[in-house]
Amino acid sequence: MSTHEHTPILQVNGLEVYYGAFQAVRNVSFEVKPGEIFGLLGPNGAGKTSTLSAIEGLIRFRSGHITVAGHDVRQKPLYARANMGVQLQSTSFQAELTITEIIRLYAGIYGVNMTAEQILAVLAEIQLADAAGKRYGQLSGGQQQRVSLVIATIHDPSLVLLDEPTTGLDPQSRRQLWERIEAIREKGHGVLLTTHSMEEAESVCDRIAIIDHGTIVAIDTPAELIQRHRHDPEVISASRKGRITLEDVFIGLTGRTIRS
Ligand SMILES: Nc1ncnc2c1ncn2[C@@H]1O[C@H](COP(=O)(O)OP(=O)(O)OP(=O)(O)O)[C@@H](O)[C@H]1O
Repeated sequence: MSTHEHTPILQVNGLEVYYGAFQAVRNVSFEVKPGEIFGLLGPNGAGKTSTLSAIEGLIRFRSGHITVAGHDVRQKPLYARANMGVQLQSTSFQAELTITEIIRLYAGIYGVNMTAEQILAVLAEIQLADAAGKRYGQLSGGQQQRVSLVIATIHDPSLVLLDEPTTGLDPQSRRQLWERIEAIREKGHGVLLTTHSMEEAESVCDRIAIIDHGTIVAIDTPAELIQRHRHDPEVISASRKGRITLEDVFIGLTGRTIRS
C-alpha cells in the first residue's frame, strides 16, 4: 500500500461548535479512511448535523482542525470543498426544472462537462432515464433522493457527506441507495453519514462513532462495539431480541430518555 492510501480522507481533531453560549460539539475527533463508510450516530440534538456543517464549511467552529483530502477547511476552503460532495436536502432544488436541467446546472457549478448522452446514462443508472424530462417537483421522495445523491457525486469527490440519506425511503429505494453508497466505497472514496437506523449502520458502516450531548462516547466497528459492550448491564437490559444488537449498545450508552 502506498502512503497515499493510508492518508485519511477526512480528519477531525478537537472540534468544538458553539451557538452563542451553548456548546453543541465538544472535543470531537475522528477520521474517515479511503474506502470506508463511517457512520455518525446519536440521539436527536446530539451534534451530528453541527459536526457535518462544520466539515462542509457552513458554520464557523470555535476550535479544532478539519482536513479534507489533506486540505484544511479553514485555510484552503476551496480545495477542501472541491474534494467533497454533499447530499443536499430535496427542498434545495428548483422544483420547476427538469432533472436533466438540474444535473446539467450542477455539473456546470462543479466544472464538469457532461454531454446529453452522459446525463442520460447517469439517469439510466438510477432507473430514471424515462423521467429525464420530468420536473423535479413531480418526482417521488425516493426519486428525488436518488437525483440528489447523483448530484453530490457528480465531480467524483473523495469524501461524500450524507445527512440521514435513507429517511423516508421505501425498502427498494433504500436498498438501491445503499448500493450506490457502497459503490462509492469500492472506488476507494470515503463516506461520512448520519442515520437513526441502527440496523442500517450495523450492516453497512465499516466504523461508527456514537455521539451524545456533543461528545463521542464510543468509536469502533459495529461488531467490536457489540463485543465490547455486550456484558454492560444497561445494554443487557435494553436487549429485546435475545441477542445484543447495535441498537441495544446505542441505548445502553446513550440512555432511554427521549431528547427534546
Ligand atoms: N442554529 C442553531 N442555533 C442554536 N442552537 C442550535 C442551532 N443548530 C443546532 N442547535 C442545537 O445544537 C444541538 C445539536 O444540534 P444538531 O442539529 O447538531 O444535532 P443532531 O445530532 O443533528 O440532531 P437530529 O438527530 O435531531 O438531527 C441541539 O441542542 C440543537 O438544538
